[in-house]
Amino acid sequence: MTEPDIFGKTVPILIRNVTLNNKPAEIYLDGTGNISAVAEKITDHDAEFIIDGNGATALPGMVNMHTHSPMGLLRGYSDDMPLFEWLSTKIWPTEAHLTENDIYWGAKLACLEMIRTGTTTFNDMYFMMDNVARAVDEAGIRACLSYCMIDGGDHAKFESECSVMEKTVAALKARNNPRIMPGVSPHAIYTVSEEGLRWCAEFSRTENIPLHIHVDETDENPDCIKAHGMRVVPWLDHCGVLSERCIAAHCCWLDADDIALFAQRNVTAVHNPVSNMKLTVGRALPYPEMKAAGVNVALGTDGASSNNDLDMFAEMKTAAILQKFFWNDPTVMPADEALAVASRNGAKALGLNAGIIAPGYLADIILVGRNPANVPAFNTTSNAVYATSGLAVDTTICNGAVLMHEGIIPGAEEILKKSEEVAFDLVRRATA
Ligand SMILES: C[C@H]1O[C@@H](n2cnc3c(N)ncnc32)[C@H](O)[C@@H]1O
Ligand SMILES: [Zn+2]
Repeated sequence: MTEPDIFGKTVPILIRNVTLNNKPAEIYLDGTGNISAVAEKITDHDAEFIIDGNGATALPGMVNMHTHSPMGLLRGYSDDMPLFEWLSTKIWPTEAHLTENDIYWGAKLACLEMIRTGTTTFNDMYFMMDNVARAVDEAGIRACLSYCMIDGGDHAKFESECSVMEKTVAALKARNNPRIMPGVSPHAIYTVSEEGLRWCAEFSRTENIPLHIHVDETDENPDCIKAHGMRVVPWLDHCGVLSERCIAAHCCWLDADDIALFAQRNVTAVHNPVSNMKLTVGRALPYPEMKAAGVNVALGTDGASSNNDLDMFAEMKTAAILQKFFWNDPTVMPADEALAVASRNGAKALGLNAGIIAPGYLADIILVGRNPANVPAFNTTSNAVYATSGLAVDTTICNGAVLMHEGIIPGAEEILKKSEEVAFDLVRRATA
């Protein structure tokens, strides 16, 4: 039985009887939010709670590096369309009706789904982000939150967007919550002007915070060459966007020169295989070439209206099998790389000491209980990547606090009920 007091507190916790990297292990969290010991047996401890894994597999919490958390409200609202038609006829007209309350409940639903499926950190791009921050704060998860700038080449809009961006970053910083990091997000080159891109790049540099942008999801190069005389990646570089703070989602259409520039500037590329296949963007992120060039590649689900879930286990498996299939080579992205792409590579891009279960790392840990899809345990990483659904996660710990145990997340029912009501009401208003 779950002790009700176990939830939400960063206190000393001993995790017993788990398998870590195919070996029996115990893990001690000393109540600071960090992992303080990993050993076969830990006897010297002051644990307030002991979690018996009953043979569960311990994994680092998943790091979802590209999503739009409130978009869960539009899950299943509009499917089976091409990207631009989907955005311009269905998504953007509905988003025009979003209220702060909608954003809050949409983000609550996303946090619930992520905790349920083993994600402990997400990198989010959306609007009215202080409402997302409130949801993140309450849920106990970790996130980098960015306001999405869209100026459409209009100078007056550019100025008002900059002001919203500054206010958002200031509000997120004022929360003083170590789990909440601010970022900046120019949406994409086709929605943000040169002055917008330049301003975001400079703001990200002076604030020293991540810059999160959509890059080459569909082939943006022909239009970019027509408008600016160069491909998308050199254009972004020309605008000052490419740096070690840059987190570029999708990156399906990068060529060898683009990849070399990403490597030189230390940009992180985020693979979004499910969304890319569903929207049929035409090409898979060139992972083999990126790996050879030393580009940091992370993983994301994209929003739950193009995925349609936030399960990073499904995403890991899809990434690994899409990469093999698209590049016609079964040795591409083996299981241990898929797990790194889904956890520590994202953590690294956000400057977090996470994604690895070892002393000194953040206590962001998940447990996958024994279930029919992880027996036999010849290789727990293989089982995690190729056989496990996120719903098989039964314990999620973030910053040393238990957010889910034995599949239980306090308050889950209310979130399901409220977010369902809010979603139907949003669509009713938007289609009235
Ligand atoms: C943050 C902004 O990005 C939009 N958005 C959601 N999914 C995608 C996608 N696959 N490509 C581009 N933009 C997207 C959201 O609908 C919102 O307008
Ligand atoms: Zn996106």
